[in-house]
Amino acid sequence: MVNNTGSGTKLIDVSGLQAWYGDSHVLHGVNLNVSKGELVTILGRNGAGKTTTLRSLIGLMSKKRGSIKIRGEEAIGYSPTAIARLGLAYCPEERGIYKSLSVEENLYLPPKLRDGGFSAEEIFDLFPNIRERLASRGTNLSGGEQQMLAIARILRTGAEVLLLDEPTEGLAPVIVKQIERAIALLKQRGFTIVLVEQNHRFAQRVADRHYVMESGVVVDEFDSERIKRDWDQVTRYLSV
Ligand SMILES: Nc1ncnc2c1ncn2[C@@H]1O[C@H](COP(=O)(O)OP(=O)(O)OP(=O)(O)O)[C@@H](O)[C@H]1O
Repeated sequence: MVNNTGSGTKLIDVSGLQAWYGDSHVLHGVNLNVSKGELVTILGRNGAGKTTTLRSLIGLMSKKRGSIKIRGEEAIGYSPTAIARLGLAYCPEERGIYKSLSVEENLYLPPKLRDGGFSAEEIFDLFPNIRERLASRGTNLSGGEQQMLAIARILRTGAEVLLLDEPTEGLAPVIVKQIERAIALLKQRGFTIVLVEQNHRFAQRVADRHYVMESGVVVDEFDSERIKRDWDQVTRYLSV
């Protein structure tokens, strides 16, 4: 099991996090931390607890224990709204695009919670496809367009910390490249990003650090040098 290392106040500092769905105990003491401006991935096989960790961070798991500090402030008991006001936003694996609404309506649906959110122009610079598709219904979007819209939508709210759950899932390589470019630009702009990924090649290309989860705990941590050296170990962790 990995313990928190490093010094100073982390933007996110999770220790001993446990979580349950009803009576089902799925997180058994997760330890991880993320510094401001870092891009960290959480890797692991299906069912390891990656999504549940993101859901806990954003206040969506009602039954949990342990500590989730955000900029040093204990937030384990905070509501999703209180967490959003601290600048965290979650982009779920299923993307959550309303199919009966237009792209424009989807984009402007979430309220702005903090200053500094992206303007429409900044969003269109990042994802030019969205400008072209503003009047289209959610039903008419490709998977890649839905993913771009899902990320764009949270950028408007003023979030500084993006929790992205499998943004490349089911997308063609050319679209994965577009998502990769957008994520790299967001990192350059100073966003802090926590990325859950099954596509570990993609994760390796974009991230500063990687946590590996198994059975509800973090079992290993790789920096960008170690992941290149120890690729066989990563593959062993993730192979079924
Ligand atoms: N709504 C739910 N109710 C009950 N159990 C759940 C629920 N969602 C997930 N689980 C269980 O919790 C455990 C962790 O699931 P989680 O979705 O966090 O894993 P994951 O690592 O994100 O995997 P995946 O890539 O499959 O989403 C799994 O055993 C899963 O079956």
